[in-house]
Amino acid sequence: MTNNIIQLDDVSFSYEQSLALDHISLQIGEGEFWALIGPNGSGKSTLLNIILGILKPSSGSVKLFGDDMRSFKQRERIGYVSQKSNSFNSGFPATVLEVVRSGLTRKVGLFRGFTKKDEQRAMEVLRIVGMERFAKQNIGELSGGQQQRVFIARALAGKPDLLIMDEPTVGIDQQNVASFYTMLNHLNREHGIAIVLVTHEIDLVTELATHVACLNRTIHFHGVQSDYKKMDDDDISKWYGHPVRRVHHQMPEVQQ
Ligand SMILES: Nc1ncnc2c1ncn2[C@@H]1O[C@H](COP(=O)(O)OP(=O)(O)OP(=O)(O)O)[C@@H](O)[C@H]1O
Repeated sequence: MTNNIIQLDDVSFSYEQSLALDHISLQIGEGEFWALIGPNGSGKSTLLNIILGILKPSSGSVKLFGDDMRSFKQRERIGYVSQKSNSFNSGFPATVLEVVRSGLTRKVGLFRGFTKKDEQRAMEVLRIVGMERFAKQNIGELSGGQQQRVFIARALAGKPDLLIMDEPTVGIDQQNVASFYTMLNHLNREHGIAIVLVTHEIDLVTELATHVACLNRTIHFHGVQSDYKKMDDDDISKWYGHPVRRVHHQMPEVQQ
């Protein structure tokens, strides 16, 4: 049996008078790859913010790696890549290597210099995301998709067990989205890193995710990918709020 690394029990959350999450219960196990899908305004980012401890639930409980959220101290076990990471302009004065190394500050502290070992770790994670050859280049000179890979490397630098991403493929073209997801699949399967990914790409990511959660203020479905695929498009459309037709995608070079 896998251990739960995220456990939400009966979590609700309101922004002042407006209920954004309504009695959410969800368990995410180690090494699982979850796609969290739902229409605009369905509470996906709010749910991530609850998991990240940025927002406190109005009611219910959150456990991370078995510890109650309120006493959870192992922040380095969670890597986070936000929606807007990949928007540096070309003049931004930092190299790819510097950006990735800055992901180690939580471990090394702000005022200790970086060691050779830190640099090796940064190069190692750049290799994992296929960006090693860009190490000396300025971050702003890279495409949105390349920048996003660098930010994933940054999130991986501290060796997290869980990677949380909020729509990481916004602004990346379709061809590169497929190879981006293939890279995530590799991270999940070969490196055992659990992934929780918010996305609007209801077809593509569910080819790779091991589990899917469908959210629209409350959870309408959560379970393994094969059960999600068996669901009727009409049933998905009902909770999504508009017609949904899923298309099967053949992913490039998916590791089995
Ligand atoms: N800071 C805030 N103050 C008040 N209401 C908010 C705030 N942030 C989000 N909301 C509301 O909470 C609900 C859920 O928003 P949330 O951003 O979590 O949805 P989402 O599924 O991530 O949306 P999207 O797919 O558009 O990014 C929406 O109705 C939104 O308007």
